[in-house]
Amino acid sequence: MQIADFGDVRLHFRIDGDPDGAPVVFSNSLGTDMRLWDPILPLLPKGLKLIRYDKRGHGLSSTPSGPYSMGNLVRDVERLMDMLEIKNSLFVGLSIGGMTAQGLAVKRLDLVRAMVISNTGAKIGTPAIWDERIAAVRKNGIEALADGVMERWFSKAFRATPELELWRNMLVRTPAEGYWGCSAAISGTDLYTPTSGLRLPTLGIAGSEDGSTPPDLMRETTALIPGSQFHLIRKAGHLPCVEQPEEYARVLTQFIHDTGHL
Ligand SMILES: O=C(O)CC1=CCC(=O)O1
Repeated sequence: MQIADFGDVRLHFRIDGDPDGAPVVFSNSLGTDMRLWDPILPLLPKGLKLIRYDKRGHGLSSTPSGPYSMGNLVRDVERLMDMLEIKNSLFVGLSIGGMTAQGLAVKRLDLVRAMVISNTGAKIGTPAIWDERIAAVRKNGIEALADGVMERWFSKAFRATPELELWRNMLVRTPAEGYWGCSAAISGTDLYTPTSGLRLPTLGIAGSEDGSTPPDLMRETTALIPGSQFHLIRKAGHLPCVEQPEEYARVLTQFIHDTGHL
């Protein structure tokens, strides 16, 4: 457990694996913390330096006053990577983390040599949808929308398992201001033009039952980057690294090898 103090925000981060290994940075989704990656980390090959962090307003990081912008989220991980002297990473971002990946690659290609954009989009939803969600969370808290979120995060089969409660707990224990602050960042983000200009090895991953960022959005976003690969994980919703960790880790491992990262 480590903390990086950048003045306006303190980020909780953690490094696993080989301290001298090839860096892989993970950025998680709205309403989750770095434990999102727990199911896949033990399945990845040795020789990787695995860097995780809780974005602002999530997990054990601090919660600055909202709203936040995508610029804030990109700047946070940029500062973390500069502090840790990590360059040429393979950056894995899921949902808002996938937007952060795109934004970071646009701004600092020296930090990202290849990226996995998972269950995300160049643009997610519409400002009207996000404004409604922000207002609802500010008025009633996260609990009031948690069941709806679970339906988008997970397939019906997974929702019938006892593990659902753990992920629901993670969501509802997210600070409300962190949640709506990051929702505002998503609302204000449209990366279609900047992402179209990116030229780096990219893998897009979608979940067949993703109710937040459906496969077609993922296909469209991945196709913005020439030469990119796309993989659809079946029997999974918005968090396929949780529902289908073996397949997620296998596809990620293949990409790590394909890109010569290991
Ligand atoms: O809550 C959702 O709908 C899922 C989600 C959208 C953006 C993100 O990071 O998570």
